[in-house]
Amino acid sequence: MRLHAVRKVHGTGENAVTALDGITHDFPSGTLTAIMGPSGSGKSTLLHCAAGLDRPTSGRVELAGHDLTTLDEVRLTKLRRDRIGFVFQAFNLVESLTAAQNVELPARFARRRLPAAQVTAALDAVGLADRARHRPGQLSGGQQQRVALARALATRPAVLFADEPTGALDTTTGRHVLHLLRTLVDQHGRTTVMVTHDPAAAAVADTVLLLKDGRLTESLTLHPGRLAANTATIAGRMAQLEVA
Ligand SMILES: Nc1ncnc2c1ncn2[C@@H]1O[C@H](COP(=O)(O)OP(=O)(O)OP(=O)(O)O)[C@@H](O)[C@H]1O
Repeated sequence: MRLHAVRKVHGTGENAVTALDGITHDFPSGTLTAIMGPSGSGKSTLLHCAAGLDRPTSGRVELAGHDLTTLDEVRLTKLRRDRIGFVFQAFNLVESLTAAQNVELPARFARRRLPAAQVTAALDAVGLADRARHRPGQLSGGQQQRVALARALATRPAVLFADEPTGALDTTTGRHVLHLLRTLVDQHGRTTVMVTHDPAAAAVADTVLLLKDGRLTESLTLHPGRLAANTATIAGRMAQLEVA
């Protein structure tokens, strides 16, 4: 995935807000990138533009060989469905369906059938093969987010987008989910982009992009596995950004 000179202005006239002010960045395949920055710095807008949920005002977004900014709505929807996975802070599982049915749901919406083996493999990858018949209400928060991860990955997307994936979880459970996310990136080479406010969450990434006022101020390369040192570095940079 590649962003080139992406600008996004929300609203018009006096109400216009420049949320992204010329973002250029390559996201190498098989890497985990965290996006951080103060409130209002443009993180969500960047994620939405990169994932084809929102259209940039100008610039290009290339994903899996397509320029998202030139696709019509029908093709964009198909690309999102087939090549992009999403995980949000709220797990967004359907309460009346089992874990396995939740994993199958996006494919059903697309009028496709996900082979049972692929559903099982997705649940197995997140360590929940034995919970396939459980409904969300019978699962812990961390388990529900793991089902959401399995659902996002079942279609083997080119890019996985995660928006505050541990925001609704306690610290320990959140760490488990992040560890799992890291493992999935490493084992399946799944390009992943995660927005987070938490330096300890961003510490599992390969790269942290720091945003301020819609601009990319720094791209930090982290040391794999050195979570405490990475967390301290990120927290320090964030503190500098907040006062700058
Ligand atoms: N739909 C919208 N209409 C008008 N302005 C918007 C809209 N969405 C976002 N903005 C503005 O664009 C800027 C960037 O917002 P964005 O939500 O991307 O920031 P963020 O870094 O994700 O913030 P937070 O950490 O608080 O979630 C902010 O000034 C925000 O007020």
